[in-house]
Amino acid sequence: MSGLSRRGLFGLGVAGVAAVGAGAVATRALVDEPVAHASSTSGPVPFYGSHQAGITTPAQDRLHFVTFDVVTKERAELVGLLQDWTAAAARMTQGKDAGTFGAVGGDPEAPPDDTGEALGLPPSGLTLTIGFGASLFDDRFGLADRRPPALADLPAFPGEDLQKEISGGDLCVQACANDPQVAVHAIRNLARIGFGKVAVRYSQLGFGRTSSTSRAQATPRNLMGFKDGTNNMKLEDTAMLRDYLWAAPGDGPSWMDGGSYLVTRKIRMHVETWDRAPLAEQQAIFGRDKGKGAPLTGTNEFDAPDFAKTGPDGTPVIAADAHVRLAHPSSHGGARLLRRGYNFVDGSDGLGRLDAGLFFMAYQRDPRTQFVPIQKTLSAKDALNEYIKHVSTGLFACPPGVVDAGDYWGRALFS
Ligand SMILES: C=CC1=C(C)c2cc3[nH]c(cc4nc(cc5[nH]c(cc1n2)c(C)c5CCC(=O)O)C(CCC(=O)O)=C4C)c(C)c3C=C
Ligand SMILES: [Fe+2]
Repeated sequence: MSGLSRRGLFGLGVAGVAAVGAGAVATRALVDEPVAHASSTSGPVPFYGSHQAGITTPAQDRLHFVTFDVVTKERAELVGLLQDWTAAAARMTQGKDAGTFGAVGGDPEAPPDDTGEALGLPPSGLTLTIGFGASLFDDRFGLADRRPPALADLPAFPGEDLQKEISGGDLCVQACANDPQVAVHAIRNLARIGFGKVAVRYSQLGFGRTSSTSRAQATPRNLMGFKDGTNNMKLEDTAMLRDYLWAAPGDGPSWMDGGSYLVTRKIRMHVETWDRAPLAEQQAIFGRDKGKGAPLTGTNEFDAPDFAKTGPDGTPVIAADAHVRLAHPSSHGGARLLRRGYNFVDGSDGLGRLDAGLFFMAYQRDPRTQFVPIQKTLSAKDALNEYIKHVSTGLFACPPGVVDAGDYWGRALFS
Protein backbone atom coordinates (compact mmCIF):
# COMPACT_ATOMS: atom_id res chain seq x y z
CA MET A 1 0.00 0.00 0.00
CA SER A 2 2.70 2.46 0.93
CA GLY A 3 4.19 2.18 -2.56
CA LEU A 4 0.88 3.10 -4.14
CA SER A 5 -0.31 5.91 -1.91
CA ARG A 6 1.35 7.38 1.09
CA ARG A 7 -1.42 9.85 1.51
CA GLY A 8 -4.22 7.36 2.15
CA LEU A 9 -7.51 7.11 0.31
CA PHE A 10 -9.54 9.77 2.10
CA GLY A 11 -10.59 12.72 0.01
CA LEU A 12 -9.69 11.05 -3.26
CA GLY A 13 -13.26 10.76 -4.54
CA VAL A 14 -14.50 7.96 -6.80
CA ALA A 15 -12.03 8.53 -9.65
CA GLY A 16 -9.07 8.79 -7.31
CA VAL A 17 -9.93 5.60 -5.44
CA ALA A 18 -10.32 3.79 -8.76
CA ALA A 19 -6.95 5.10 -9.92
CA VAL A 20 -5.24 3.90 -6.75
CA GLY A 21 -6.95 0.55 -6.68
CA ALA A 22 -7.09 -0.43 -10.34
CA GLY A 23 -3.77 0.78 -11.75
CA ALA A 24 -3.63 0.74 -15.54
CA VAL A 25 -7.35 0.16 -15.98
CA ALA A 26 -8.22 3.30 -14.04
CA THR A 27 -5.54 5.23 -15.92
CA ARG A 28 -7.08 4.27 -19.24
CA ALA A 29 -10.47 5.49 -18.06
CA LEU A 30 -8.91 8.83 -17.19
CA VAL A 31 -7.66 9.26 -20.77
CA ASP A 32 -11.24 9.43 -21.94
CA GLU A 33 -12.23 12.15 -19.49
CA PRO A 34 -13.39 14.99 -21.77
CA VAL A 35 -12.55 17.90 -19.49
CA ALA A 36 -9.90 17.70 -16.81
CA HIS A 37 -11.42 18.81 -13.55
CA ALA A 38 -11.89 17.42 -10.08
CA SER A 39 -15.33 16.43 -8.83
CA SER A 40 -14.55 18.22 -5.57
CA THR A 41 -11.92 20.77 -4.51
CA SER A 42 -9.99 18.03 -2.71
CA GLY A 43 -10.32 15.32 -5.38
CA PRO A 44 -7.92 14.43 -8.22
CA VAL A 45 -7.85 15.98 -11.69
CA PRO A 46 -7.10 13.44 -14.44
CA PHE A 47 -3.47 13.72 -15.58
CA TYR A 48 -3.72 11.90 -18.92
CA GLY A 49 -5.53 13.42 -21.89
CA SER A 50 -5.07 15.00 -25.30
CA HIS A 51 -4.49 18.45 -23.75
CA GLN A 52 -2.50 19.14 -20.59
CA ALA A 53 -4.55 19.64 -17.45
CA GLY A 54 -4.20 23.04 -15.78
CA ILE A 55 -5.28 25.07 -18.80
CA THR A 56 -9.05 24.75 -19.12
CA THR A 57 -9.27 22.99 -15.75
CA PRO A 58 -11.46 25.22 -13.54
CA ALA A 59 -8.84 27.48 -11.96
CA GLN A 60 -7.79 26.22 -8.55
CA ASP A 61 -7.19 28.62 -5.69
CA ARG A 62 -3.40 28.37 -5.38
CA LEU A 63 -0.37 28.56 -7.62
CA HIS A 64 3.28 27.60 -7.40
CA PHE A 65 4.92 28.50 -10.69
CA VAL A 66 8.58 27.73 -11.39
CA THR A 67 11.01 28.07 -14.24
CA PHE A 68 14.18 26.05 -14.64
CA ASP A 69 17.41 26.47 -16.55
CA VAL A 70 18.71 23.19 -17.94
CA VAL A 71 22.26 22.65 -16.69
CA THR A 72 23.02 19.28 -18.22
CA LYS A 73 24.50 19.42 -21.72
CA GLU A 74 23.28 15.92 -22.56
CA ARG A 75 20.08 15.64 -24.58
CA ALA A 76 19.54 12.09 -23.29
CA GLU A 77 19.66 13.33 -19.70
CA LEU A 78 17.08 15.98 -20.49
CA VAL A 79 14.79 13.40 -22.08
CA GLY A 80 15.31 11.09 -19.10
CA LEU A 81 14.38 13.92 -16.77
CA LEU A 82 11.18 14.66 -18.70
CA GLN A 83 10.27 10.97 -18.41
CA ASP A 84 10.98 10.93 -14.67
CA TRP A 85 9.05 14.17 -14.17
CA THR A 86 6.08 12.83 -16.09
CA ALA A 87 5.94 9.70 -13.95
CA ALA A 88 6.17 11.76 -10.75
CA ALA A 89 3.56 14.25 -12.00
CA ALA A 90 1.15 11.44 -12.91
CA ARG A 91 1.51 10.11 -9.37
CA MET A 92 1.39 13.37 -7.42
CA THR A 93 -1.68 14.69 -9.25
CA GLN A 94 -3.52 11.56 -8.11
CA GLY A 95 -2.52 12.14 -4.49
CA LYS A 96 0.37 9.70 -4.42
CA ASP A 97 3.97 10.23 -3.40
CA ALA A 98 6.39 11.41 -6.07
CA GLY A 99 8.24 8.08 -6.14
CA THR A 100 7.16 4.47 -5.70
CA PHE A 101 8.77 4.03 -2.26
CA GLY A 102 7.53 7.30 -0.87
CA ALA A 103 8.50 9.54 2.00
CA VAL A 104 8.72 6.77 4.57
CA GLY A 105 8.56 3.48 2.65
CA GLY A 106 12.07 3.25 1.27
CA ASP A 107 15.54 2.22 2.44
CA PRO A 108 16.30 4.08 5.68
CA GLU A 109 19.90 4.50 4.48
CA ALA A 110 18.82 6.34 1.32
CA PRO A 111 17.15 9.73 0.85
CA PRO A 112 13.37 9.25 0.48
CA ASP A 113 11.91 9.58 -3.04
CA ASP A 114 9.27 11.98 -1.72
CA THR A 115 9.86 14.90 0.63
CA GLY A 116 6.83 14.08 2.81
CA GLU A 117 5.08 17.38 3.44
CA ALA A 118 1.97 16.23 1.53
CA LEU A 119 1.58 13.03 3.57
CA GLY A 120 -2.04 12.79 4.64
CA LEU A 121 -3.23 15.49 2.26
CA PRO A 122 -5.75 14.76 -0.52
CA PRO A 123 -4.91 15.47 -4.21
CA SER A 124 -6.53 18.92 -3.82
CA GLY A 125 -7.16 19.31 -7.55
CA LEU A 126 -3.42 19.43 -8.26
CA THR A 127 -2.49 19.98 -11.90
CA LEU A 128 1.04 20.17 -13.28
CA THR A 129 1.51 21.84 -16.65
CA ILE A 130 4.87 22.03 -18.44
CA GLY A 131 6.12 24.57 -20.96
CA PHE A 132 9.28 25.00 -23.04
CA GLY A 133 10.91 28.44 -23.28
CA ALA A 134 12.61 29.82 -26.39
CA SER A 135 16.08 29.37 -24.84
CA LEU A 136 15.62 25.58 -24.91
CA PHE A 137 15.76 25.82 -28.71
CA ASP A 138 19.35 27.12 -28.84
CA ASP A 139 22.22 24.87 -29.99
CA ARG A 140 22.52 22.69 -26.84
CA PHE A 141 20.00 19.93 -27.56
CA GLY A 142 19.59 19.89 -31.34
CA LEU A 143 16.20 21.59 -31.14
CA ALA A 144 16.97 24.80 -33.06
CA ASP A 145 14.92 23.80 -36.11
CA ARG A 146 11.98 22.70 -33.95
CA ARG A 147 11.29 26.12 -32.42
CA PRO A 148 7.73 27.15 -33.27
CA PRO A 149 7.41 30.52 -35.03
CA ALA A 150 4.74 31.40 -32.42
CA LEU A 151 7.46 31.15 -29.76
CA ALA A 152 8.97 34.38 -31.12
CA ASP A 153 10.50 36.66 -28.47
CA LEU A 154 8.01 39.16 -27.12
CA PRO A 155 8.77 42.76 -28.13
CA ALA A 156 9.65 45.39 -25.53
CA PHE A 157 6.60 47.28 -24.28
CA PRO A 158 6.61 50.89 -23.06
CA GLY A 159 6.76 51.33 -19.29
CA GLU A 160 7.87 47.81 -18.37
CA ASP A 161 10.75 47.31 -15.95
CA LEU A 162 11.66 43.67 -16.46
CA GLN A 163 14.07 41.90 -14.13
CA LYS A 164 16.10 39.22 -15.89
CA GLU A 165 16.47 37.05 -12.76
CA ILE A 166 12.70 36.54 -12.57
CA SER A 167 12.05 36.28 -16.31
CA GLY A 168 12.43 33.56 -18.92
CA GLY A 169 13.66 30.02 -18.31
CA ASP A 170 14.28 26.93 -20.45
CA LEU A 171 11.34 25.09 -18.85
CA CYS A 172 8.39 26.10 -16.71
CA VAL A 173 6.01 24.11 -14.56
CA GLN A 174 2.73 25.55 -13.37
CA ALA A 175 1.40 23.79 -10.26
CA CYS A 176 -2.17 24.71 -9.34
CA ALA A 177 -4.04 23.20 -6.41
CA ASN A 178 -6.63 24.05 -3.81
CA ASP A 179 -4.08 23.55 -1.03
CA PRO A 180 -0.83 25.58 -1.19
CA GLN A 181 1.13 22.80 0.53
CA VAL A 182 0.18 20.38 -2.23
CA ALA A 183 1.30 22.79 -4.97
CA VAL A 184 4.58 23.56 -3.20
CA HIS A 185 5.22 19.87 -2.52
CA ALA A 186 4.83 19.08 -6.23
CA ILE A 187 7.27 21.74 -7.40
CA ARG A 188 9.76 20.91 -4.68
CA ASN A 189 9.77 17.25 -5.68
CA LEU A 190 10.22 18.06 -9.37
CA ALA A 191 13.18 20.27 -8.42
CA ARG A 192 14.57 17.47 -6.25
CA ILE A 193 14.26 14.93 -9.08
CA GLY A 194 15.94 17.43 -11.43
CA PHE A 195 18.99 18.00 -9.23
CA GLY A 196 22.13 18.18 -11.40
CA LYS A 197 20.11 18.41 -14.63
CA VAL A 198 18.11 21.57 -14.04
CA ALA A 199 18.39 24.51 -11.66
CA VAL A 200 15.49 26.61 -10.44
CA ARG A 201 15.64 30.01 -12.13
CA TYR A 202 12.79 31.57 -10.17
CA SER A 203 9.49 30.61 -8.62
CA GLN A 204 6.31 32.46 -7.74
CA LEU A 205 3.56 31.67 -5.26
CA GLY A 206 0.03 32.88 -5.98
CA PHE A 207 -3.27 32.84 -4.15
CA GLY A 208 -6.88 33.76 -4.90
CA ARG A 209 -7.21 32.90 -8.59
CA THR A 210 -7.94 36.06 -10.55
CA SER A 211 -9.90 34.39 -13.30
CA SER A 212 -12.69 31.95 -13.80
CA THR A 213 -12.08 29.37 -16.49
CA SER A 214 -15.51 27.76 -16.20
CA ARG A 215 -19.04 29.16 -16.12
CA ALA A 216 -19.62 27.03 -13.01
CA GLN A 217 -17.18 29.21 -11.06
CA ALA A 218 -17.98 32.52 -9.38
CA THR A 219 -15.82 35.40 -10.61
CA PRO A 220 -13.08 36.14 -8.07
CA ARG A 221 -11.55 39.54 -7.23
CA ASN A 222 -8.06 40.85 -7.80
CA LEU A 223 -6.08 42.91 -5.27
CA MET A 224 -7.58 46.13 -6.67
CA GLY A 225 -10.92 44.82 -5.43
CA PHE A 226 -12.48 44.27 -8.88
CA LYS A 227 -14.09 41.14 -10.24
CA ASP A 228 -11.54 39.66 -12.64
CA GLY A 229 -12.27 37.06 -15.29
CA THR A 230 -15.84 38.00 -16.15
CA ASN A 231 -15.27 38.03 -19.89
CA ASN A 232 -12.54 35.38 -19.85
CA MET A 233 -12.58 32.52 -22.32
CA LYS A 234 -14.11 29.54 -20.49
CA LEU A 235 -13.96 25.79 -20.94
CA GLU A 236 -17.59 25.77 -22.12
CA ASP A 237 -16.67 28.05 -25.09
CA THR A 238 -15.72 25.12 -27.31
CA ALA A 239 -15.54 27.01 -30.61
CA MET A 240 -13.48 29.82 -29.07
CA LEU A 241 -11.06 27.33 -27.51
CA ARG A 242 -10.56 25.80 -30.94
CA ASP A 243 -9.96 29.20 -32.54
CA TYR A 244 -8.01 30.97 -29.78
CA LEU A 245 -6.53 28.43 -27.36
CA TRP A 246 -5.19 25.26 -28.94
CA ALA A 247 -2.43 25.10 -31.53
CA ALA A 248 -3.80 23.26 -34.56
CA PRO A 249 -2.23 21.23 -37.39
CA GLY A 250 -0.61 23.62 -39.85
CA ASP A 251 -0.03 26.35 -37.26
CA GLY A 252 3.59 25.35 -36.70
CA PRO A 253 5.62 22.21 -35.95
CA SER A 254 3.35 19.21 -35.42
CA TRP A 255 4.80 18.50 -31.96
CA MET A 256 2.74 21.48 -30.71
CA ASP A 257 -0.59 20.30 -32.18
CA GLY A 258 -3.04 20.32 -29.27
CA GLY A 259 -0.71 22.46 -27.18
CA SER A 260 -0.97 26.11 -26.21
CA TYR A 261 1.32 29.10 -25.58
CA LEU A 262 1.62 30.56 -22.10
CA VAL A 263 2.55 34.20 -21.47
CA THR A 264 3.43 35.12 -17.88
CA ARG A 265 3.84 38.68 -16.61
CA LYS A 266 4.50 39.54 -12.99
CA ILE A 267 2.67 42.85 -12.57
CA ARG A 268 3.38 44.86 -9.44
CA MET A 269 0.43 46.95 -8.25
CA HIS A 270 0.98 50.22 -6.43
CA VAL A 271 -1.78 49.29 -4.03
CA GLU A 272 -1.19 52.16 -1.59
CA THR A 273 -1.67 54.72 -4.38
CA TRP A 274 -4.66 52.81 -5.76
CA ASP A 275 -6.30 52.77 -2.34
CA ARG A 276 -6.26 56.59 -2.33
CA ALA A 277 -7.99 56.86 -5.72
CA PRO A 278 -11.73 57.74 -5.61
CA LEU A 279 -14.19 54.95 -6.37
CA ALA A 280 -15.44 56.72 -9.51
CA GLU A 281 -11.90 56.94 -10.87
CA GLN A 282 -11.22 53.27 -10.08
CA GLN A 283 -14.39 52.27 -11.93
CA ALA A 284 -13.60 54.52 -14.89
CA ILE A 285 -10.15 52.93 -15.18
CA PHE A 286 -11.61 49.46 -15.64
CA GLY A 287 -14.88 50.54 -17.30
CA ARG A 288 -16.73 48.33 -14.84
CA ASP A 289 -18.55 48.84 -11.56
CA LYS A 290 -16.68 47.66 -8.47
CA GLY A 291 -19.60 46.02 -6.67
CA LYS A 292 -21.17 43.76 -9.26
CA GLY A 293 -18.52 43.92 -11.96
CA ALA A 294 -21.11 45.20 -14.46
CA PRO A 295 -19.89 47.28 -17.41
CA LEU A 296 -20.51 50.99 -16.77
CA THR A 297 -23.08 50.86 -19.58
CA GLY A 298 -25.03 47.96 -18.00
CA THR A 299 -26.57 46.62 -14.82
CA ASN A 300 -25.36 43.07 -14.34
CA GLU A 301 -21.94 41.44 -14.43
CA PHE A 302 -22.39 39.58 -17.69
CA ASP A 303 -24.10 42.39 -19.64
CA ALA A 304 -22.18 43.15 -22.82
CA PRO A 305 -20.41 46.53 -22.69
CA ASP A 306 -21.77 49.19 -25.06
CA PHE A 307 -18.68 51.05 -26.20
CA ALA A 308 -20.69 53.43 -28.41
CA LYS A 309 -22.85 54.73 -25.57
CA THR A 310 -22.23 58.36 -24.59
CA GLY A 311 -23.20 60.30 -21.48
CA PRO A 312 -25.01 63.64 -21.23
CA ASP A 313 -21.77 65.48 -22.02
CA GLY A 314 -21.31 63.49 -25.21
CA THR A 315 -18.24 61.56 -24.01
CA PRO A 316 -18.21 57.74 -24.01
CA VAL A 317 -19.55 56.16 -20.80
CA ILE A 318 -16.73 53.61 -21.00
CA ALA A 319 -13.75 55.91 -21.46
CA ALA A 320 -11.39 55.71 -24.41
CA ASP A 321 -8.58 54.64 -22.06
CA ALA A 322 -10.62 52.16 -19.97
CA HIS A 323 -8.98 48.75 -19.54
CA VAL A 324 -11.94 46.69 -20.79
CA ARG A 325 -12.38 48.79 -23.91
CA LEU A 326 -8.71 48.48 -24.85
CA ALA A 327 -8.50 44.75 -24.05
CA HIS A 328 -11.86 43.78 -25.54
CA PRO A 329 -11.85 41.38 -28.52
CA SER A 330 -13.65 44.04 -30.60
CA SER A 331 -10.47 46.16 -30.40
CA HIS A 332 -8.32 43.27 -31.66
CA GLY A 333 -10.13 41.58 -34.52
CA GLY A 334 -11.83 39.15 -32.13
CA ALA A 335 -8.59 38.00 -30.44
CA ARG A 336 -9.06 36.47 -27.00
CA LEU A 337 -6.95 35.02 -24.21
CA LEU A 338 -7.58 32.35 -21.62
CA ARG A 339 -6.44 34.24 -18.52
CA ARG A 340 -5.39 32.13 -15.53
CA GLY A 341 -3.57 34.52 -13.22
CA TYR A 342 -3.15 34.72 -9.44
CA ASN A 343 -2.76 37.42 -6.82
CA PHE A 344 0.61 37.62 -5.11
CA VAL A 345 1.92 39.36 -2.00
CA ASP A 346 5.65 38.79 -1.58
CA GLY A 347 5.84 40.54 1.78
CA SER A 348 6.86 44.20 1.72
CA ASP A 349 9.49 46.09 -0.20
CA GLY A 350 11.46 47.69 2.66
CA LEU A 351 9.95 51.08 1.86
CA GLY A 352 6.72 50.50 3.75
CA ARG A 353 4.82 49.24 0.71
CA LEU A 354 3.31 45.83 0.04
CA ASP A 355 5.11 43.94 -2.71
CA ALA A 356 1.80 42.90 -4.22
CA GLY A 357 0.13 42.47 -7.57
CA LEU A 358 -1.04 40.10 -10.23
CA PHE A 359 0.92 37.15 -11.59
CA PHE A 360 -0.73 37.35 -15.01
CA MET A 361 -0.85 34.10 -16.95
CA ALA A 362 -2.62 33.71 -20.29
CA TYR A 363 -2.86 30.73 -22.63
CA GLN A 364 -3.42 31.20 -26.32
CA ARG A 365 -2.98 29.72 -29.77
CA ASP A 366 -0.49 32.33 -31.01
CA PRO A 367 0.91 35.19 -28.88
CA ARG A 368 1.90 37.14 -32.03
CA THR A 369 -1.76 37.77 -32.81
CA GLN A 370 -3.20 37.63 -29.29
CA PHE A 371 -1.12 38.76 -26.29
CA VAL A 372 1.26 41.01 -28.26
CA PRO A 373 -1.29 43.31 -29.94
CA ILE A 374 -3.42 43.48 -26.79
CA GLN A 375 -0.43 44.37 -24.61
CA LYS A 376 0.82 46.87 -27.23
CA THR A 377 -2.48 48.70 -26.92
CA LEU A 378 -2.63 48.44 -23.13
CA SER A 379 0.96 49.60 -22.62
CA ALA A 380 0.35 52.64 -24.81
CA LYS A 381 -3.08 53.77 -23.64
CA ASP A 382 -4.42 51.96 -20.55
CA ALA A 383 -5.44 54.28 -17.66
CA LEU A 384 -4.43 51.41 -15.35
CA ASN A 385 -0.74 52.00 -16.19
CA GLU A 386 -0.49 54.70 -13.54
CA TYR A 387 -0.99 52.00 -10.90
CA ILE A 388 0.96 49.00 -12.24
CA LYS A 389 4.42 47.98 -13.45
CA HIS A 390 5.34 44.81 -15.37
CA VAL A 391 8.45 43.41 -13.66
CA SER A 392 8.87 39.93 -15.18
CA THR A 393 7.98 38.15 -18.39
CA GLY A 394 7.87 34.64 -19.75
CA LEU A 395 6.73 32.85 -22.88
CA PHE A 396 6.45 29.08 -23.06
CA ALA A 397 5.27 26.50 -25.58
CA CYS A 398 3.11 24.06 -23.61
CA PRO A 399 2.95 20.78 -25.53
CA PRO A 400 -0.18 18.64 -25.88
CA GLY A 401 -1.19 16.27 -23.10
CA VAL A 402 0.41 13.00 -22.05
CA VAL A 403 -1.95 10.35 -23.36
CA ASP A 404 -0.99 7.36 -21.24
CA ALA A 405 1.64 5.88 -18.96
CA GLY A 406 3.91 5.09 -21.95
CA ASP A 407 4.00 8.72 -23.03
CA TYR A 408 5.93 11.64 -21.49
CA TRP A 409 5.94 15.45 -21.46
CA GLY A 410 7.29 16.67 -24.81
CA ARG A 411 7.79 13.21 -26.39
CA ALA A 412 6.85 14.48 -29.86
CA LEU A 413 9.42 17.28 -29.57
CA PHE A 414 12.30 14.87 -28.95
CA SER A 415 11.31 12.02 -31.28
C1 LIG B 1 -2.28 41.83 -22.29
C2 LIG B 1 -3.26 41.34 -21.61
C3 LIG B 1 -3.72 41.83 -20.28
C4 LIG B 1 -3.00 42.31 -19.21
C5 LIG B 1 -1.52 42.44 -19.09
C6 LIG B 1 -3.95 42.65 -18.19
C7 LIG B 1 -3.64 43.15 -16.93
C8 LIG B 1 -4.55 43.39 -15.90
N1 LIG B 1 -5.92 43.22 -15.95
C9 LIG B 1 -6.48 43.56 -14.75
C10 LIG B 1 -7.84 43.53 -14.39
C11 LIG B 1 -8.91 43.26 -15.27
N2 LIG B 1 -8.82 42.86 -16.57
C12 LIG B 1 -10.07 42.73 -17.10
C13 LIG B 1 -10.36 42.32 -18.39
C14 LIG B 1 -9.44 41.94 -19.35
N3 LIG B 1 -8.06 42.04 -19.29
C15 LIG B 1 -7.50 41.53 -20.43
C16 LIG B 1 -6.15 41.48 -20.75
C17 LIG B 1 -5.11 41.89 -19.93
N4 LIG B 1 -5.19 42.37 -18.66
C18 LIG B 1 -8.56 41.09 -21.26
C19 LIG B 1 -8.39 40.43 -22.61
C20 LIG B 1 -9.75 41.35 -20.59
C21 LIG B 1 -11.17 41.06 -21.11
C22 LIG B 1 -11.71 42.29 -21.77
C23 LIG B 1 -13.12 42.04 -22.24
O1 LIG B 1 -13.33 41.17 -23.10
O2 LIG B 1 -14.05 42.69 -21.73
C24 LIG B 1 -11.03 43.06 -16.10
C25 LIG B 1 -12.55 43.10 -16.28
C26 LIG B 1 -13.25 41.83 -15.96
C27 LIG B 1 -12.94 40.70 -16.90
O3 LIG B 1 -13.53 40.55 -17.96
O4 LIG B 1 -12.05 39.92 -16.57
C28 LIG B 1 -10.32 43.39 -14.95
C29 LIG B 1 -10.88 43.81 -13.61
C30 LIG B 1 -5.42 43.94 -13.92
C31 LIG B 1 -5.60 44.37 -12.46
C32 LIG B 1 -4.24 43.87 -14.62
C33 LIG B 1 -2.86 44.14 -14.21
C34 LIG B 1 -2.44 44.22 -12.98
FE1 LIG C 1 -7.00 42.78 -17.67
